[in-house]
Amino acid sequence: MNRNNSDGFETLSWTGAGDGFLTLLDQTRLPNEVTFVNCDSVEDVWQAIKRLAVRGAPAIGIAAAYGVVLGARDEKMLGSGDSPKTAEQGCRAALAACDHLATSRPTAVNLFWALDRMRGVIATVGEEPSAGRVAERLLAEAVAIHEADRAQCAAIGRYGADLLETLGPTMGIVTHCNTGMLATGGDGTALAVLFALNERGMQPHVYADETRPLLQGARLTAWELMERGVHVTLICDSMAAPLLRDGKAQAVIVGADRITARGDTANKIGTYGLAVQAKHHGVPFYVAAPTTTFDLSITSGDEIPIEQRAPEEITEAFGRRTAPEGVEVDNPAFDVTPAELITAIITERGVIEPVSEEAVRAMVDPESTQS
Ligand SMILES: CSC[C@@H](O)[C@@H](O)C(=O)COP(=O)(O)O
Repeated sequence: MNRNNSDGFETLSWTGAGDGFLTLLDQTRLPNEVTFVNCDSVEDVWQAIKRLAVRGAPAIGIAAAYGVVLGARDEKMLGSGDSPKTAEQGCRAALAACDHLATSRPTAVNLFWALDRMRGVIATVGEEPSAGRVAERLLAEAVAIHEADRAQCAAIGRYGADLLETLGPTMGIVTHCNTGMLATGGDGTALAVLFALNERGMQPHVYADETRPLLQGARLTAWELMERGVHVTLICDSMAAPLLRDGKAQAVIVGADRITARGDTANKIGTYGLAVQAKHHGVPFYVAAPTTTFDLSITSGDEIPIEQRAPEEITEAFGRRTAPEGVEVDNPAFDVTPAELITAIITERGVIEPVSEEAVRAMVDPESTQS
């Protein structure tokens, strides 16, 4: 397998200064090939997000931030065929890049959070001497977002491991989708907790749902856990219920794409079913996510926009058609787990338990709750 650095791989990396380019580990090719795709236009980044070459809520936000840097020098963003040269042109092009990248995927709020951060910088750089300098300033912000996410993952890992350690030394843990190094700028969210437990010698036994229909669990989570020496058993999604009934797992832990002010959580389709099963069997259900995944502007999970994806993701498999031509298909990429089913939410600032609107606001936006 190719690797681009000695301690593993970089999910996202930037080469050069403001005139550099973004490199993404192409997640559509895993686990069979570790290959990288270079992006040097806004459209390259938009396509990479759309086709899930880069995926996972925090990683989408980081990729989009770097995409805005590319935007400041992308002639397609001005609509006139001219390359941005002045700071005014660079800012205009970067703003157009923000608008375009915001249309790539609708559910993960980290995308919109990161684009808002980039818009904040664009609003302050109009006095720079050139579009090139605007790109430099935007790059500094994108790198800051990337670095902060890395630190947030590490803190989530520590808080989560402190919490799950209390479950005892024999630990079966079910997880869904992929929430690790591939989904973030660091070690992950839910998987960061499992990596931290493993490093503490707790030897968690992870049951990874394959995660229909795009198999992020089978292709990505199983691969990451094996790479890091964590004991993993791959299961099909419908295996989780009997596994929980038989007492083989003491906890379920998942990531999130958007969490509302009351704690309702959108995550990969299948998460809600897993939470219902955990509740039925008396198994704690944990969500791990950075505060950048919270959307305090909405309260109910009903308000979260859910991405619909192409029918072919369900009607085709193994390179061939697996459902009758013309069949009606419903393929939402995410579902919403109501706060009532969530035992605790693990963030980089600490653990929200029990989950309530008051507790969420106090953790995510403490200033708004201080009277
Ligand atoms: C740390 S990432 C958490 C979520 O983004 C993850 O569980 C998930 O649902 C990803 O969905 P995807 O469609 O693969 O982007």
